[in-house]
Parts: sequence; C-alpha cells; structure tokens
Amino acid sequence: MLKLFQHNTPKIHELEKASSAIDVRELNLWFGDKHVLHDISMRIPKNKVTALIGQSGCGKSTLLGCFNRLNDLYNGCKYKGEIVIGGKNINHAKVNVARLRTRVGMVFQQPNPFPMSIYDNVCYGLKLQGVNIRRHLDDAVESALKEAALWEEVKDRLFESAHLLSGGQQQRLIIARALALKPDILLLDEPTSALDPLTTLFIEELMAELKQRCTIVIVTHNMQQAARVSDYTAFFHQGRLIEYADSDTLFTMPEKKQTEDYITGRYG
Ligand SMILES: Nc1ncnc2c1ncn2[C@@H]1O[C@H](COP(=O)(O)OP(=O)(O)OP(=O)(O)O)[C@@H](O)[C@H]1O
Repeated sequence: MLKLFQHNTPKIHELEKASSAIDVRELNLWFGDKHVLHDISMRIPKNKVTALIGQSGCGKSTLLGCFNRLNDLYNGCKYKGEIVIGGKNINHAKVNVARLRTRVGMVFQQPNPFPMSIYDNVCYGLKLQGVNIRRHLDDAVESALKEAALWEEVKDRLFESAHLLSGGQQQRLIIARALALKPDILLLDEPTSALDPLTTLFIEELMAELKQRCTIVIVTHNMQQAARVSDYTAFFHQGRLIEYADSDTLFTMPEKKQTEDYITGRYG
C-alpha cells in the first residue's frame, strides 16, 4: 500500500468520546421518496483526516453535506437523527446555519473562486461577518494564504483576478478562503479530482499540515489517496455504512467482503 505519511493512528474503538469532532447518531436522509442515507452512526475524530469512500451514488457527498446543512438547499430533502458538533445537535431547527458554515468549511471538486481579486476572495467571508479594519483583513489574508501554502506564490499579486491562477493555485485559494474563517472542520469533496498528479500531491501534503489545526473529512474516489492521506476511512454502499476503521486496517485487513471487493477494484 502506498503511504506518504506516518499515521500512528489509534484503532477506532480506542478513541475517547471526547475526541470526536462530529458525532453522527442514527442519521437517515431522504430526497423526496428516495431514502439515500440509512441509519448512519459514526464518530469522526478531532484533528484527524477521515475519508469517505464507496461507489458513485452511495451517498458520500450527501453525508458530507449533512455536516454543514448543505442539503437544506434542496427542496424535498428531509432527515432524521442527530449530528453533534461542538456539543450541539446541528440538525436542530434553531441552529444558526450561517454560523455553522463558518465553523464547518467546505471545498468542492472544481475550484470556484469568485470573480474578484485573490485578496478579496480570501477575506470575502470575514467582510460578510463585518470585519472591515484593513490591518485585520491584511493579517487574516496573509495567515490564511500561508496556511494554504499559497502565500509565496501570490504575495506580489494579491490584487490580481483570482481567475488568473492555475487550477491547483485556485484550489489552494479556496482552501485559504475557508481557513480565513478559522473553521474547526474542513469538508473536502473530491478536492483533487480536477488537478494534475503533482498538484494533487501538494494538496495532500497540505492536508497533513492542516489537520494539526482542524478536523478534515474528505470524499475521494481515489483509493491510493484515501490510504495516503487519511487516518480513518469509512466505506459506504447504497447509503449504508459498511465498515469504518483506521485506514491501515481498512486497506490491509478489511473485515467485510464487500469492503475488500471495493478496495481491490472488484466492483465500483
Ligand atoms: N439534490 C438531490 N436531489 C435528489 N437526489 C439527489 C440529490 N443529491 C443526490 N441525490 C441522490 O442521492 C444519492 C447519493 O448521491 P451522492 O451525490 O451523495 O453520492 P456520492 O456517493 O457522493 O456519488 P459520487 O461519488 O458520484 O459523487 C444518489 O442516488 C443521487 O442521485
């Protein structure tokens, strides 16, 4: 198995409850009549990278979107069950969803910078929050771009359009935009599938750095990537959680035949 990073990861059952960043309890989700997620219960550990894997359509992105209530945007979506983040059930009707989304940032497959400068992209969320002191914005932009390993490449062109950056730079800019809000959790939905192999490695190394300061949940179709970057991996099939373990165990000694068939490419 290809490994970039040393994981040194405790087995899933050894994790203390206190170390969970996200605690999913009996989550079910429907789009209209279609039952998409079935009785999902799992604890996602703090300051680790957790990968969600499984065949196309098994519900990975939908589950990821549950962690910042993204599915609320779709008519006909309903869900039952709890998702506890920071001690609160985020599925509760009274949760402030805008605030939740600043604590739980999200990065999609296609980099989607706003049509504005690099600087304005990074501080967009902060300005929405009412931060308008120039020195504070400058500091936040510099620090987020440094965390996203982009500062050295853009420090002399902060006021150029973000659309002039390469695909890999744009994806790091989107990560910087999320980091500027100091999220506790970063959700990455196939963040490298539109990028070349070298840029992909660069972003993977960045994840290893970022988990020091926030919890990362990544959806990926790339088994090597999941094995390289994640501490824990959850395998889904048709909306059900089939197996969840530390990545070393899941990729070398899966318990379930279905998991083995998937990771060895026998289906999916
Ligand atoms: N907004 C929506 N409205 C209706 N059905 C949806 C919606 N979003 C997703 N679905 C359905 O829910 C199921 C799970 O989709 P989801 O995108 O979560 O799967 P996935 O595992 O992330 O797939 P992929 O790997 O192809 O991205 C699919 O059957 C999909 O068609």
